[in-house]
Amino acid sequence: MESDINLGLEDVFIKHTSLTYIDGIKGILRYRGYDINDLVSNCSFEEVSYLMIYGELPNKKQLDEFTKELKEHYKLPRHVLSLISELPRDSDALTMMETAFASMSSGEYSWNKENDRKQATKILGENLGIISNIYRHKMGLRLKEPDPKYGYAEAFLRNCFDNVTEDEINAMNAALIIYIDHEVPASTTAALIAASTLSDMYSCITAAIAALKGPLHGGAAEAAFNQFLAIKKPENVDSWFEDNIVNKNKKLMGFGHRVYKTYDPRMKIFKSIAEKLAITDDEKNLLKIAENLEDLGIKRFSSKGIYPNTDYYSGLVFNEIGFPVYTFTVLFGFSRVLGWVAHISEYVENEERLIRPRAVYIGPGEKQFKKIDER
Ligand SMILES: CC(=O)SCCNC(=O)CCNC(=O)[C@H](O)C(C)(C)COP(=O)(O)OP(=O)(O)OC[C@H]1O[C@@H](n2cnc3c(N)ncnc32)[C@H](O)[C@@H]1OP(=O)(O)O
Ligand SMILES: O=C([O-])CC(=O)C(=O)O
Repeated sequence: MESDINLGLEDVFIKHTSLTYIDGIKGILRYRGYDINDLVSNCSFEEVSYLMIYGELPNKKQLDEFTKELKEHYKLPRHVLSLISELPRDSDALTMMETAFASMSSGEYSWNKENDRKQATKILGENLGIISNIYRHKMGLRLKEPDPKYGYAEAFLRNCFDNVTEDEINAMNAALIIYIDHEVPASTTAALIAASTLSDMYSCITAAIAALKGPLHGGAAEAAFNQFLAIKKPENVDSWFEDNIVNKNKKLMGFGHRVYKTYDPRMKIFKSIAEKLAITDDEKNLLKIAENLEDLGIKRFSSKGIYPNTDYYSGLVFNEIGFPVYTFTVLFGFSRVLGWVAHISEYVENEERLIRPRAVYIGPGEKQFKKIDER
């Protein structure tokens, strides 16, 4: 019976897609045919958003029109800001994101290409206000609307911080592009299950956020970074690894992947940004810890195809930009909203089917029913 189950749906194909291609053996990631390295080096988040939503990279005119439409949605409905501000400040950032998206659910939604593109752009604009204000609320700052004078990454950082540098804006733009999509991980699959019932877009995103939260998926960046903090100094790496990973037979967080059996190409980009932005002694110290731990992890696990994934160095980058550790997962979600929306639109527009798998029953056989006073 057990052989009928594909635990974890490993290597089960659940949809067709023209969005994202992964070669897990060679370590290649492409969005709509373009290598992730080319997109990160040359594009704004807005350009790649257009690519994901419309299928092609935009020309100048298309980008200007798209950016204008996007900026019209930076402003959030009033109830969303008051809802965020009513939540306890120590609520989990992902819980705040779930609440905001759930509160915008339209109840009914008519799925078709034209509506989906408009809705995707609207959601991207709103998302900027939601995530920056989650940060503001958690930091005890007054909530405020993003300034449409700026492009996406810059407007986001300026809505979080008083001062931002060019390097930080570029790093945020890169992080936003890197996390956009990754085919059908757990969170996207959760969104697809909701979409396959013809639920509305906001509800599908809420389902995805719930699945992103855990440390085996989006929560891994925080878990990886917490390892670096716990190690404290580069000279402690060897003993920490021996005591906490080898002797306890524990997983090294930020390592391993269901699809990649080599280096995750996104991890290499995050690593080079983390190196570039490491300026203070604390940042350099954390980077050195991460690099030493990476070497030990590779020595021990690479023969099993376990290598560092995208979440291993992303926390260092977010920390260098100025974000606290408890925001790392929500920053991942900030970017991934686009991937979720692109996948669910593609799924419903192509009329793929209700997702309804089966479970192998292993409970008792038929039992004689007894009324409550006979039990
Ligand atoms: C953006 C992202 O979501 S990327 C993933 C982020 N998650 C993490 O970094 C958390 C740590 N990594 C993991 O837990 C896993 O590698 C996952 C969840 C990412 C992938 O899991 P799966 O494909 O289900 O692999 P599974 O957990 O079954 O592991 C297979 C084997 O590799 C080992 N393994 C997997 N990951 C690790 C790791 N990080 N450290 C040490 N060993 C590991 C397992 O112990 C298992 O060993 P065994 O066969 O001897 O029992
Ligand atoms: O593909 C996965 O399973 C997880 C991942 O790397 C992502 O969602 O970015």
